[in-house]
Amino acid sequence: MARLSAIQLTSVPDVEQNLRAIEQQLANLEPCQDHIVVLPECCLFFGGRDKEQLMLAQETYSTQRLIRALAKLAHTYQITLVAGSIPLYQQETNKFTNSCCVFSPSGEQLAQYNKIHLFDVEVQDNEKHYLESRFTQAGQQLKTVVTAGVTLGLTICYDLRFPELYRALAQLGAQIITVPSAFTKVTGQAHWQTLLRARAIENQVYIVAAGQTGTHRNGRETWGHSMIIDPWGEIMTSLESGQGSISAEFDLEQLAQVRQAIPVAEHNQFITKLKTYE
Ligand SMILES: O=C(O)CNC(=O)[C@H](CS)NC(=O)CCC(=O)C(=O)O
Repeated sequence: MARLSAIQLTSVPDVEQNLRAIEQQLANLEPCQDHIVVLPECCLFFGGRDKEQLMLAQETYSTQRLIRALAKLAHTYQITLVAGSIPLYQQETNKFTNSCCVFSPSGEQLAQYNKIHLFDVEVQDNEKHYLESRFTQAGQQLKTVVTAGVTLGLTICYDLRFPELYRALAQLGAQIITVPSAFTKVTGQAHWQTLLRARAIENQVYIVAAGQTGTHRNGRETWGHSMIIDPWGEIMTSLESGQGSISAEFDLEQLAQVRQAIPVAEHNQFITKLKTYE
């Protein structure tokens, strides 16, 4: 049975430093079979100016380097690595996609999910206006990936507020939904845990949420509180603040029991067809 881990980071605008921080956390994890490890959103570059992220993405060489470095970590530590997100340049729009890349234990890239919902909102914090769409291009495709004997559904951060996406991933067979994030401290305090538990309960899936935490180079504060939640909505483990990792076991029997006892997928009268995505 698979083991699930989430790594919590205070990432900086320096790829090498972030890689070292990630490797340090991976080295601390107990080696095991079928290990799925989730990193936060923007795990290789965060807390600088948005423009710097675009510049990083524009260098073909650096994009290849980012992907190779993540693939190598998956291979070295023999894990499925759900590499939170990195910026991937898109020539047509001169923007990047905020992309979650998944690597197998043999270092092969299994999937890429581009964040669908962009964070263009007002928040009562130092930053006040978030305009992710300024340099980011929205994704348009749902992504599930089969690895370590389970089906993962991929989402990123602000996607968490859109239950339809989670429902669609569950309909596509997701048993675990990953939520790499950089939630703001203000909105995280108000909504993070409630939204995560709701998505787990209503879709009867495991949720693995890995967050950025603390104060970043540009003064931005993120909420942390990484957590792994079971299909009953129970928080199995969580990490309030600071860098570190949490782990829990995926239990297929519990998943089946919850789904059998309360068969919401069968009872649902409002299932929408997923034709546009198939
Ligand atoms: O821009 C970057 O550098 C990386 N991307 C992020 O930090 C993104 C977009 S600004 N953050 C979120 O989606 C927070 C969502 C959130 O906090 C909420 O839904 O309340």
